[in-house]
Amino acid sequence: MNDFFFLCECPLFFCGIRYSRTGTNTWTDFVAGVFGIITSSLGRSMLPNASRCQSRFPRLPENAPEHCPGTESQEAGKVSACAGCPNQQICASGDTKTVDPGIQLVKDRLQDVRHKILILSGKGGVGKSTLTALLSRGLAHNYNELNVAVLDIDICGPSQPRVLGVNGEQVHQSGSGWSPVYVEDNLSVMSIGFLLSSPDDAIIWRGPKKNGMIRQFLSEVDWGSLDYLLMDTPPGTSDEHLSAATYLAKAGLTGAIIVTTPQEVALLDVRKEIDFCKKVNVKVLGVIENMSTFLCPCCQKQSEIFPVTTGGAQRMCADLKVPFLGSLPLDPTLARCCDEGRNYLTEMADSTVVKELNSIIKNIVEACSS
Ligand SMILES: Nc1ncnc2c1ncn2[C@@H]1O[C@H](COP(=O)(O)OP(=O)(O)OP(=O)(O)O)[C@@H](O)[C@H]1O
Repeated sequence: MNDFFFLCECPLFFCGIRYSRTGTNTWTDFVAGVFGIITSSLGRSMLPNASRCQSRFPRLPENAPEHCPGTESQEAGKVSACAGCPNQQICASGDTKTVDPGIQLVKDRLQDVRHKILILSGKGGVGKSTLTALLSRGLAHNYNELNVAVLDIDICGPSQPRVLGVNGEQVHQSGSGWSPVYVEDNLSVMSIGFLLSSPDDAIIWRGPKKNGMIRQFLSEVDWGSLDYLLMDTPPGTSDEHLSAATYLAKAGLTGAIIVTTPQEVALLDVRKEIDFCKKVNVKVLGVIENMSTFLCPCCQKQSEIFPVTTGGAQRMCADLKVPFLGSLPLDPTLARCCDEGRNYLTEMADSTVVKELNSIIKNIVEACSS
């Protein structure tokens, strides 16, 4: 019965399309078109299991990249949309029944990590690395019973070793994996920056190699037991994000924090970032607006630098129904501290930036436990 409807619905449905697309229609085209559309809907509605029809078309994995040809397609793993997808090699080999063993390795390795958080931004240079470092230092300082770590998966532009003041340190490998570098007793960091012979070395890698590195970072670093793992990512939604979201899906990704400036040009890309999170099932813990105002180091007066033409991040969060975590001013002393790897939180403990930062940290802790 179902096969009967499937066989008759296809040609008739296409007759209908032909009728609606051509300008020179005859009455037979019209009748065939109407009949085709009715039969098509009737056939589908009478199927006891509508998903049977679906199974005739290529199936898409849950975290499929845009334009994924589907795991059962002849093109699987071979088209440009597959570049950088963690499943590319498996799809190209034709063995789509095998799940990437890295997913289980990541799950096992991170089972003692309570909260795994991606730090994202639509645009580059909005302060994502600065905030990753500040938040990790703040969490480790304000809650000194907690263990905090930073994983720098901004593979082509790793900046955590410098910002956290551990540039030039070496990572060591032991039987239980790579040991991260310790910034404080309860704050550690791992970055590809530690593996480069010179900080000026350029990393020019295609998607699959970046994917391999992220898999190694997620499955081979011996973090011990952690309360918070903050992952600094490159800007946008590229290979690194897709790999991280795929590998962390089974390990239990807590969510993502998105960093932006108040400018509409940055907010536009944040909307795309939020859409990316929805598509790959990553919870948005909230948005932080950085460089909201300029904090004069002489008189401490705050003034607006970036034009807030559309109401800034707070308004965007209300529109998109995502939490707004808070905002930080632009402070030249903060930029200097980050460049020199100094701890701004202890050096400027009474500053407006630290007060605002502490409120953001409180909101993040609440968002993670809700
Ligand atoms: N609130 C702030 N006050 C002063 N300077 C800041 C602030 N936030 C970030 N900066 C400075 O802005 C520059 C860019 O910041 P950062 O490297 O953190 O951006 P990013 O979004 O991680 O960039 P990329 O996308 O290239 O990785 C750095 O020099 C940093 O010190």
